[in-house]
Amino acid sequence: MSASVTPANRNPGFGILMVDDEASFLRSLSMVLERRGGYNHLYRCQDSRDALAMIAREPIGLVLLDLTMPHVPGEELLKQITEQHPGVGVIIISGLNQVEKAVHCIRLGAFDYFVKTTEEDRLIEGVRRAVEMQEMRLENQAMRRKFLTDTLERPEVFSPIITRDKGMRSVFQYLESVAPSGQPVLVSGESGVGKELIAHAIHELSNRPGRLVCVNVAGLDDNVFADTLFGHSRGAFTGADQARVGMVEQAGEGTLFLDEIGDLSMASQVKLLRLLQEGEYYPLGSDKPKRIRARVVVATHRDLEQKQLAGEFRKDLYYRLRIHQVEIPSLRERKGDIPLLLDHFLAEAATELSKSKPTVPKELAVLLDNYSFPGNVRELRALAYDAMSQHRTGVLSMDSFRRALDQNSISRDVTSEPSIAFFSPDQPLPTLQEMADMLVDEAMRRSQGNQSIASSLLGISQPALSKRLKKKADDSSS
Ligand SMILES: Nc1ncnc2c1ncn2[C@@H]1O[C@H](COP(=O)(O)OP(=O)(O)OP(=O)(O)O)[C@@H](O)[C@H]1O
Repeated sequence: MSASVTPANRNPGFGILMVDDEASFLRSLSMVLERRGGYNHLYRCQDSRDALAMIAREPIGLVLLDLTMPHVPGEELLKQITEQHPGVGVIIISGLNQVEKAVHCIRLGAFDYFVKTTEEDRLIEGVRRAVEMQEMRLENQAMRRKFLTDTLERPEVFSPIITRDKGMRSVFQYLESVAPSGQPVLVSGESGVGKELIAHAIHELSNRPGRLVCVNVAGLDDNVFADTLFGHSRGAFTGADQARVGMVEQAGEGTLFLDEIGDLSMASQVKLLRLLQEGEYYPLGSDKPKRIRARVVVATHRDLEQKQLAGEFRKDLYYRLRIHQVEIPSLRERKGDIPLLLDHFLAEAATELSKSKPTVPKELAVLLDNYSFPGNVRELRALAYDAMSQHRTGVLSMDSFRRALDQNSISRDVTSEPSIAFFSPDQPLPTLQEMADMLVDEAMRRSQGNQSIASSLLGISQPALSKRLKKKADDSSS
């Protein structure tokens, strides 16, 4: 392995061992894997008797194995590898006249085979497939280990993400498992759930030497997309007085985070697919290809599967992106996080505004617990900052929360579809009075008996609610 390859920039995370008695073939195979595949975590073995010891010593995950070798022939070595190292994948590289034997090797457990004269494209595609399978297998193993022990190896990486939710913890465990892989990660979830924070965590976990470069691709037309990502050479178009490096190059060996990927135009989707598949791109106006060294992380609040089925998102790109996928739960699916986040944002806002942290009324937790937070954590953060900007001393006023939540409930009512089937067509309708009583009961239950909050939920004043409750109590006692 070359000295410039460090644990952080190894690609793939496990080693690829090439075993062949011909030094010249080992050299040319290494070159193809490096130049065409972008792989740098390579080991060569020219004496088949040393292969098993190398597999035991080095972190080998995939072996490219010649069939015809002195000492231990390839077929024999394959048997020993599958027996002693069942987790290591093997691809057979055979001569033209050995296809039958190569097929037999597949039955013995080899992943695939290629004849030595196979054109480079097919060979690289086969190795890529094997690498992806192997990465997924290793990640599954790591996931299983983590779930069984319920541990995080690097909890400090997640410290900016305030949560005590089990689902979020599983997301963190999953991210730790996929962090060493060079494959893309698709982060999905509603707007404001913290997808960008997750992208930062993925970058930190990966230990990659380069930067994290974030690009919001929503609304970029195809030319701007290509220019932003790939850069241009001087004179590439009118006004291009200077060459400019694109975001892909700025990310170096780090992470390129493409946000709002669900809004990418069809033309730009083709460019992104080519970048991920070939690992190569051309700056505008240049005919010299460059290689991407960064890992790609993408995020979207849209349902990509749905978009793909509707023909608005390329299927091949979708499959390429979702090799590793995490869904960040919405805030209403992890309501236990609301008090924690509120406390965090109030403290943050207090520091920023040079105020002392207020006492939070108990009713506020109940009020927020009953709200659906369409804007998720971003919305809660904005509410906390707004309340703090108006706060003077002592107990935090709930007014700004009430106002914002009422406002949101109204706009939600206006825009939402009146499609929910509340009533079964074969049942008699309840009377208005019965319905009103049911609503009042539900609001009182949700507000844990707090009339001020229940009245907000019902959209009536507190005295009006109080009057209704009194009447209800009188009716039932008479
Ligand atoms: N768990 C969390 N802990 C602390 N802050 C959070 C958390 N989740 C989100 N935030 C904060 O909420 C705001 C929105 O988060 P972020 O931009 O990561 O959301 P997003 O999912 O990427 O949104 P969009 O889809 O609109 O791009 C940011 O200020 C972020 O710091």
